[in-house]
Amino acid sequence: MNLDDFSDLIERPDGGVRRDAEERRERLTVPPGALGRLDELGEWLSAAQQSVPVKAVGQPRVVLFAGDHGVAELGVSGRAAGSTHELVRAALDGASPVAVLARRFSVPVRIVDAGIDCDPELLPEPVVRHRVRRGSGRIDVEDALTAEEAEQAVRLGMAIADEEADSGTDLVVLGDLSVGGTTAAATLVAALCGTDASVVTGRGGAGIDDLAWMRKCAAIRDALRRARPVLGDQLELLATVGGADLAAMTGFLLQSAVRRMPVILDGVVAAACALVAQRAAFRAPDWWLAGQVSGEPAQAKALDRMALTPLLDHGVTVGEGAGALLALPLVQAAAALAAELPERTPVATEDEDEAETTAVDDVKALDAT
Ligand SMILES: O=C(O)c1ccc[n+]([C@@H]2O[C@H](COP(=O)([O-])O)[C@@H](O)[C@H]2O)c1
Ligand SMILES: Cc1cc2nc[nH]c2cc1C
Repeated sequence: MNLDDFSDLIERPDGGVRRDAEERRERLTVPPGALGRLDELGEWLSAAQQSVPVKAVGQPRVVLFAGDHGVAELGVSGRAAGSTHELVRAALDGASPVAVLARRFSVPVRIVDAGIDCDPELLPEPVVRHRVRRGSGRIDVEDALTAEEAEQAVRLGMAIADEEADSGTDLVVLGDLSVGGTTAAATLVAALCGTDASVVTGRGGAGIDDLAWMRKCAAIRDALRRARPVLGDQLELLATVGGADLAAMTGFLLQSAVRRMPVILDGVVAAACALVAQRAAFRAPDWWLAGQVSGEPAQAKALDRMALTPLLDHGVTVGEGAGALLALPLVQAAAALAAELPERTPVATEDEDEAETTAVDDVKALDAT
């Protein structure tokens, strides 16, 4: 398997449709620019859907990839190593931010165990069914995955994307549940951007003190040394310093773009996977939105490289898809405005070619009668 093969399979959102959407926007009675970024959001969605007017986002879904990371044993996370199953449990029980928001917005949440380190009996079968391995390797000293596991994980993500697209999901909010995951994600971003560990090291999920930050920075520095020789091969990179959940998420992102299914990216893990996917298929980021600023410096770096501007910045640093889910109503609002605002009414004039008049002309026409 070579991720570069996706390059030929991923198309751009339809440029012609986008121009049609822009022209429709010009015919609305709302002044140009008065809807700010919601205009371009609606036009982007139109192009992704190949539809003017844009269709409502009616079947969105939260997809969370879950896995543990061996590197968490070093004390680089505010959570205990191997405790991802607790995050999963809280989400399933409706007791975490993403679960509360999903309930409020009536969006189903799908959790996919790619590499959680727990007894599979602890979690429901539909969640653990896809597990590639139990926890990913300690990336500062060993590979996260074997080559076979990396391929299996990517194929898992692709299969989930196909399942979603086939069942009519029209937009995915993509997040992670991954203790130690921000360390792996930061390593991928630093490796692909050629930057130093200190530039990408953040405070992660549960917030870490200065000593833990230094341990995290050192772990990323060591993992980066292991990443450099395999930079040319994205699958090998994921096996060396990624993890089962990150490889699955990368496969998910690539196949979602193949299937023309738009995705809102949540935090640094989704952003890092998106960057890996971009290296394989440069058109892929055209299918994604950045939901929000997650607070991790590596996220900002990755999004900047892909020219994606986060929709929101409210200091929500909890991860697990919650930040991106907050942006969903904004996307739905943009779609509703683009679809439902009326166009200026054409007024019959002597010259039928100029039947479409401006709002000002409408008023003049009324005055004249
Ligand atoms: O993605 C982010 O930027 C992000 C920021 C803060 C927290 N998180 C969440 O925290 C977990 C990973 O954090 P850590 O410190 O264990 O690497 C994982 O479950 C993420 O969803 C993620
Ligand atoms: C305008 C626009 C351009 C994009 N490119 C990739 N995702 C995008 C999302 C929007 C909204």
